[in-house]
Amino acid sequence: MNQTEKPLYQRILLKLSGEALMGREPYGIDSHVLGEVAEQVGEIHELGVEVAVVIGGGNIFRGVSGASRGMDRSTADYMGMLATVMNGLALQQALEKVGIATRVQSAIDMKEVAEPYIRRRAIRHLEKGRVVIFAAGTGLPFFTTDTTAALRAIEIGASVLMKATRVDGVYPTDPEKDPSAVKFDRISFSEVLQKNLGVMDATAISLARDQNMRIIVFNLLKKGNIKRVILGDPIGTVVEGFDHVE
Ligand SMILES: Nc1ncnc2c1ncn2[C@@H]1O[C@H](COP(=O)(O)OP(=O)(O)OP(=O)(O)O)[C@@H](O)[C@H]1O
Ligand SMILES: O=c1ccn([C@@H]2O[C@H](COP(=O)(O)O)[C@@H](O)[C@H]2O)c(=O)[nH]1
Repeated sequence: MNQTEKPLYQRILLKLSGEALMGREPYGIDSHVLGEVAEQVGEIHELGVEVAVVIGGGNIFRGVSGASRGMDRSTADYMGMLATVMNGLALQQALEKVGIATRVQSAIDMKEVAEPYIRRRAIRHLEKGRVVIFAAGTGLPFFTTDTTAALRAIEIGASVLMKATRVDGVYPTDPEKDPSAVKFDRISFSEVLQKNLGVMDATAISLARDQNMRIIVFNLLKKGNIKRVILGDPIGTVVEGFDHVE
């Protein structure tokens, strides 16, 4: 480890967008992107950062789209949660290929493929230097993996929730639809809620606000970005509770 590289955060919850893992593929996982993500995680693991990951499922299945095609919403959501397990297992393989010890913990019991989610056990794995991948979301329909990420970050006592996605941060409008939108460097939880910004769902933001869990939204697809956030480079958008401070 380079002695001058001092991580700003000791334990983090990294939310990986399922959609970002598609890379140039129309669906599923681009193995090249997955390999690069594993390398990025390796870079911060080397700095001694304890890393827990929540992975989305949007590259495979989302409950709302199933429901819009006439499926029962709860069933569709369970399918979405199972999609996150597939992504979790793929990420586990990619991390182990670069020599990182991992454990997958699932919020839905499936003991043949993953440990059950047990908070204290997850913390113990982190202390031992294993990357813990939380799969199957909260285990409950009508939620998202962003909400799972906020919840798990709080439960394990992470110092920050790092939302790694396909865009550079939080914008006044969706930058994928409005390329002229200018990114916020910093924004409060309340403003994200008031302006109804679509980068994360309101449940996730409210939970983070209630527990004062700082969120950093940044682009996963730019090499080295995870490490840059850890070292305190001012990239992305910081979402935090400064409403009453300024
Ligand atoms: N105001 C906004 N600022 C930034 N991004 C926004 C905004 N509104 C909508 N978005 C969209 O939100 C997306 C970020 O969410 P992301 O892809 O990580 O979603 P997710 O639902 O968590 O993903 P997945 O389900 O694939 O894990 C971006 O791709 C962006 O297009
Ligand atoms: O707690 C949860 C988490 C997720 N789901 C379902 O899974 C899909 C995929 O998750 P994303 O956050 O969209 O990546 C989601 O659309 C839900 O259908 C869930 O029900 N509960």
